[in-house]
Amino acid sequence: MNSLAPVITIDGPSGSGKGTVAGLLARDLGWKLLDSGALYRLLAFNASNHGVDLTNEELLTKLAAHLDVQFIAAEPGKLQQIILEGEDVSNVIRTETVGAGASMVASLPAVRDALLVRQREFREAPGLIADGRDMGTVVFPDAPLKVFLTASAEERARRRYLQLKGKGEDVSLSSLLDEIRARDERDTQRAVAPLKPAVDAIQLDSTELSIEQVLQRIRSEIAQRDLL
Ligand SMILES: Nc1ncnc2c1ncn2[C@@H]1O[C@H](COP(=O)(O)OP(=O)(O)O)[C@@H](O)[C@H]1O
Ligand SMILES: Nc1ccn([C@H]2C[C@H](O)[C@@H](COP(=O)(O)OP(=O)(O)O)O2)c(=O)n1
Repeated sequence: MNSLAPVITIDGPSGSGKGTVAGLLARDLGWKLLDSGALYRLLAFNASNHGVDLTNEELLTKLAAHLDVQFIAAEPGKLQQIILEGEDVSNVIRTETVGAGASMVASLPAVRDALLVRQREFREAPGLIADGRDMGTVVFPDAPLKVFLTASAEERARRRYLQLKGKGEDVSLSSLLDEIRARDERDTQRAVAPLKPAVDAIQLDSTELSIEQVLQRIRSEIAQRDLL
């Protein structure tokens, strides 16, 4: 780990565009990428496969400490690959069911502790783009640029609907909106590392912005700092 490598954090609720924007920025800058939500998704997915209840803090913490996972950097135009216990799970962990499970295990303090060091190990030269819920508040509080990306719940549900439909999944817009609201509630109300903007975060509402416009805003924030 290089503790001096700069970090750009992108936090925000489900469907605000964090993952997309983080992936594109990491590719453009040639920086490392931490999709922290994937770690919570992997844990929920792995626990379900091993028959571990998603409220069993002790067992989940052990699983979290021993997650056998590899992140393989994206080739141009592709998403990064996520390998769990030797199997490519990049797609299967993206369902709303796994997302809801991730949000449940993420509310357990010992689980978050077990994943903290692992997340900080992603910090490497020349820099890291980290997306999640507590990247700017807890994991990388010294990050020189913190973005809090939001959008209305309706717009986020619409985006998720189009995304999942595009993958051929049979989804309903109204249940996605319900699920997004339930996840927002759990993620913002939990006692440990709740979803909230860091005091020094730039807040960006992407409801009316295209992905390119969001990227432009972030690039201009990067240009105002001595990060590259
Ligand atoms: N500003 C935007 N305008 C329109 N669609 C967007 C925007 N940002 C992201 N999307 C789309 O919304 C979906 C969810 O984005 P994603 O990056 O997965 O969000 P998050 O990581 O915050 O959950 C993706 O299909 C993505 O292409
Ligand atoms: N840093 C993080 C990242 C995710 N989580 C939890 C809370 C989220 O609802 C789930 C899933 O996160 P993920 O970023 O993959 O989900 P979305 O793509 O935003 O729908 O994990 C967290 O508590 N802390």
